[in-house]
Amino acid sequence: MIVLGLTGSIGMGKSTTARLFADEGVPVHDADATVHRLYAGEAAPLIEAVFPGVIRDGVVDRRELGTRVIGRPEELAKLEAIVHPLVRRAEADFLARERGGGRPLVVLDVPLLFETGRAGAVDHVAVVSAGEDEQRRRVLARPGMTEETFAAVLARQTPDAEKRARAHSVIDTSRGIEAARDQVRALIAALTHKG
Ligand SMILES: CC(C)(COP(=O)(O)OP(=O)(O)OC[C@H]1O[C@@H](n2cnc3c(N)ncnc32)[C@H](O)[C@@H]1O)[C@@H](O)C(=O)NCCC(=O)NCCS
Ligand SMILES: Nc1ncnc2c1ncn2[C@@H]1O[C@H](COP(=O)(O)OP(=O)(O)OP(=O)(O)O)[C@@H](O)[C@H]1O
Repeated sequence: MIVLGLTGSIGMGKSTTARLFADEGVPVHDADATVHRLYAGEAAPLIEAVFPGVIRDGVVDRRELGTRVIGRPEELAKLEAIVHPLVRRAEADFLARERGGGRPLVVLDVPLLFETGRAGAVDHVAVVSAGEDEQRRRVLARPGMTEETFAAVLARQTPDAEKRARAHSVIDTSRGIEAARDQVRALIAALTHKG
């Protein structure tokens, strides 16, 4: 079973591309979705203990948490120390389940694959990119996003050019969904020796 690590910087199209793999029947583990689940469950009391007042109706309020950690590296590090081990456990459980399933290929969607030093822990690294101008347009179009927040997130991420240089393959999302789908299909075929 080949484990493909799918990654990419903010707004480059990683979640959209992960769905394209799922559309092709490839099992995908989504780290962001795991974080959402954890914030409504077992991580909530752990986070409240370090960041009092961030829970609303039993669930971590991401907007509020974001104001406490984005642009504050020491605070973000405290959050990551809680969240990342739980996400890794969920990924390990996913891989253990899939290893018995006979699938040729699975995807780990990991936003911080390079930043957390895990690019060497997967068989193939695919980086999603759209170029920095398109990235900026997409991110600044999000409600509530500011130049300052964008800059603070980027400062915590390995630069896109470095990600592309270190990846085994690059998926370009700047040319629309169908062009990205073609690239995903070609990559699946290449990795599973089909087509
Ligand atoms: C700070 C939080 C609350 C903001 O939530 P929000 O819903 O507004 O944004 P979202 O999660 O969609 O992230 C937006 C962008 O920031 C990036 N980002 C998120 N966390 C981090 C981080 N720790 N380091 C660098 N970039 C990050 C994401 O990759 C994405 O590109 C949230 O990102 C969070 O809880 N982060 C810590 C957990 C984490 O590291 N998650 C990402 C990998 S699993
Ligand atoms: N192949 C594509 N063609 C056109 N638009 C795309 C493509 N992929 C993604 N987009 C658009 O880019 C934006 C960001 O995509 P997406 O949410 O998948 O990015 P992301 O990298 O997961 O973001 P983040 O890291 O911030 O969570 C969305 O508006 C999405 O519709």
